[in-house]
Amino acid sequence: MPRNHYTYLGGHSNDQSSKAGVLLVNLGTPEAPTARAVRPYLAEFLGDPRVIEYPRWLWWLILHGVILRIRPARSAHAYARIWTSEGSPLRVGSEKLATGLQEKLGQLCTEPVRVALAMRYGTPSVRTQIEQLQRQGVQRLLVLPLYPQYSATSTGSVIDAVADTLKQLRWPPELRIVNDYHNDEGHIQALAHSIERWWSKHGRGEKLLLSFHGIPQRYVTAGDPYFDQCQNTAQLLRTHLGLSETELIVSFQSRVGREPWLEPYTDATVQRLAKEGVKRLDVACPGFSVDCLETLEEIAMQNRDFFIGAGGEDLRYIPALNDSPEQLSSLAALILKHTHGWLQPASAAQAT
Ligand SMILES: C=CC1=C(C)c2cc3[nH]c(cc4nc(cc5[nH]c(cc1n2)c(C)c5CCC(=O)O)C(CCC(=O)O)=C4C)c(C)c3C=C
Ligand SMILES: [Fe+2]
Ligand SMILES: [Fe+2]
Repeated sequence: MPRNHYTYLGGHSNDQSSKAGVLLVNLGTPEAPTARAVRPYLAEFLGDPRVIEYPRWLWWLILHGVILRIRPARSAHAYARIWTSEGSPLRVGSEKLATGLQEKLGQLCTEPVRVALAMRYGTPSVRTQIEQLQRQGVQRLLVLPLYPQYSATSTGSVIDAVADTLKQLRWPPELRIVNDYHNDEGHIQALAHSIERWWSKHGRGEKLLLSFHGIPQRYVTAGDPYFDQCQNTAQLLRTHLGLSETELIVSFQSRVGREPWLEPYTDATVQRLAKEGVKRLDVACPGFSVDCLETLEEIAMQNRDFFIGAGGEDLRYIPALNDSPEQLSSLAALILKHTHGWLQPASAAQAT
């Protein structure tokens, strides 16, 4: 598109009652659990310079010459193990979360607020969804990446996609972005309550492992705050659940490639714990707002097998917050906090 050619989508009004919109953004997922559908998804994801910080031409050769020939079939096999009749758990869960939040905000606010869901990779894209919101009259936009901890590889990349979209618009909406909510009190309480609720149903294991998605150590050395934010979330959960550093342990999963990623690795940790005599291990993944391949397959299936193979009796995966009442309340509160001045809470409207 030529530099001086901007898109005008209309929908703006010049009165004071400009509409607010919330764009939830999750990672994205393939269209089907097949190598054919996984390949373009991986090509877009792993072609993102925020995700792989490597000399471009060298990475392009490795990605197209090696990785995209091997990994799609392997990933498709993993996706097939968790695929549901409704589709990919990440997509289904994220859509339910968006619907739930739309309803919840409708109860909490008098003015209409539109909630939309975009995927960073695949569809619906950040661009389509922002354009759609603008057509619906949204002049004030809150972007909420569904990643509690900030990483340049996840949240940073969402910010890129938002910026790329806005710079094409003739009249971009007023913009706010939630960078992270790793230490948000409501979010920590939601996590603590949901873990306690799960324990009251299933009993407690001997230890609680929090497994976060890993990133290369190199990125943290370069200034990515992700590691510290994961440790902060874990420490706040220790306080809320009354657990010590040996009772609540942190590890990092999903390593790709050969360079060192954040440690300790989840697979090595569950095996170590089993060898040390832990029989019942509980695992939660607070870095994932919605259950997906990385939790349902990698933790609840693969790492469960590793744990049992190393002498453990059972590894029990505690589900993500998904569209639980705890998640809906805490995210709605977070949205209200970040849209202050934009929305009028229902109670305040009644009072006037
Ligand atoms: C190779 C680099 C990767 C980095 C860096 C990375 C960071 C990162 N990822 C998430 C969240 C998710 N990742 C998911 C899948 C997934 N991640 C990578 C690679 C990196 N992630 C790959 C190749 C895949 C695809 C599956 C596979 O082939 O193994 C998912 C699940 C998607 C789904 O469809 O269910 C999520 C969610 C975060 C939060 C993060 C940085 C902190
Ligand atoms: Fe607290
Ligand atoms: Fe990932």
